Amino acid sequence: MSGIPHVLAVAGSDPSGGAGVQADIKSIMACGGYGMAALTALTAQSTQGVSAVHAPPTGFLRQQLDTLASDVRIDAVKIGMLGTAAAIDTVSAWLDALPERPPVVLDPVMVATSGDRLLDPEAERALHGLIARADVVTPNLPELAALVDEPVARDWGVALRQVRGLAARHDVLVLAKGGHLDGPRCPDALVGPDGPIATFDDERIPTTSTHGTGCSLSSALATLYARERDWPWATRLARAWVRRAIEAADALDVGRPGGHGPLHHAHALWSGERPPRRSAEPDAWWEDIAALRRELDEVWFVRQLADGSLDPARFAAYLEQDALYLGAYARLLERASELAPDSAESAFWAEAARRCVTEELALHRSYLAPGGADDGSSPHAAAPSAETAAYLAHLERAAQAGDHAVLVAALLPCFWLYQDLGARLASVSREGHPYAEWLDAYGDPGFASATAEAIAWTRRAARAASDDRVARMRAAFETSCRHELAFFAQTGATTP
Ligand SMILES: Nc1ncnc2c1ncn2[C@@H]1O[C@H](COP(=O)(O)OP(=O)(O)O)[C@@H](O)[C@H]1O
Ligand SMILES: Cc1ncc(COP(=O)(O)O)c(N)n1
Repeated sequence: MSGIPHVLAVAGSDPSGGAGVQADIKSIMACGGYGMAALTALTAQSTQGVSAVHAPPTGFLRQQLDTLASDVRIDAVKIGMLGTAAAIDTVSAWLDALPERPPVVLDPVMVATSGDRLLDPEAERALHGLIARADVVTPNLPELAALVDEPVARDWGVALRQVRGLAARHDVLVLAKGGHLDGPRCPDALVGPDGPIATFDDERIPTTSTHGTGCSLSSALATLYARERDWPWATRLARAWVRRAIEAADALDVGRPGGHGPLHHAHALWSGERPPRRSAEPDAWWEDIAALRRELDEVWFVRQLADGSLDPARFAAYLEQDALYLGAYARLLERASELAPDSAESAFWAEAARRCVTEELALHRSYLAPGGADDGSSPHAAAPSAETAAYLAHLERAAQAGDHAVLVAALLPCFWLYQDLGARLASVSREGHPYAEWLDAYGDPGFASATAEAIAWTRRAARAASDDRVARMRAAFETSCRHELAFFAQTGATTP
């Protein structure tokens, strides 16, 4: 599918705008889709609860669906409240009649957050027929319990077992949601018949504004799957988006105290972000350079550095080049600080530049001139190697273009690849290891948190950037990664 996905919500109306098709349309739009809705039921509802449900005849539901499908391309379907067994059977029959079935996300709505029933008890059995036609089912814990005919899971292990049973029974993916657990965590897991294919574990957000979380998540998931064609990534993006909409929810101030307020569906958009995209996630860039990272682990220099067998002269040759590199890198971090869009980010890159000089370069000096006076003089006499010069030229070009987002993406690998290597080498025995101090510096928790922050600022820039700009960020990131690899590899290729 190219362009804007057309996403159909088959669900009930919530006049308060927090759940049902109102939440679906808002979520679909915020996630980059064109939203449509066929109504299964009308509710009289507020943040305090549901006072009445009115269901139109199922023949009319079928007519809505047929009229729409005869005209509009449907790239994904989200199914929410159905209300009765007759509505479930109507939707199942419509799906079966389609010449080609689009991806289907089924949120098996049974009970509202307020505790009110939204599905006839006798319809629960009929739901199994529809589950078998879905690609992903997203029950909350009470709905899951009803579907597997067991008590509601109170711990996550039990929930995962129940979910796997449901996934195996219908050969579908099931998104287990931890919103109804007690405790400080809010885990979710996307589970197939063979077990979890993606797991998530985040802190619970302290708020009662959770009316419509399930509706919003499932619509976001359908939309993002239509764009990305990858369930684990669509889930990841949808969850991250929903979480931020929950975090910002209380600002909407909808409804009297004591109820459940809605999520802030427009929060990310109003903060200047584009709809969620895998391409704009640094974690996706990192995933996509997995082969390069494996190659880096195999570099002779890295292996000998890890086991301590590296010839000191070769280590010194590496440090000489690295000291040259770091001097220039610190100036480029300062440039990122100048270009940063606000003072918090500017302060981060300025501090990173300072630490680069005072900590990393100082460490190099201590190796190159052990016991020598740290008089600030250059620890190296060497000229830049071809590899060092090429890497720096790439970074300089990014800086000269004056595009903050592209520059930070280019600067990121020098944090991330070192931090990743440092964390993995943290388990190496330090007993008499000649390079222990070097290993410690990059395995240090302070360096890990600086790296996490550098990733977060880059992510913020990417999420706000146009597709073209994201492509330039990603290219700058990947090119820097290739230069990192060449940089590590160079010392093995030359005789010190
Ligand atoms: N307080 C919260 N903090 C963070 N995430 C939450 C919170 N409540 C629900 N979620 C998330 O919202 C989504 C919907 O979950 P849940 O509330 O279990 O479903 P439902 O709305 O269908 O009852 C899940 O991704 C869940 O982890
Ligand atoms: C029309 C309609 N559909 C679904 C829900 C479930 O909402 P929640 O996500 O809060 O469980 C609802 N309250 N109203």
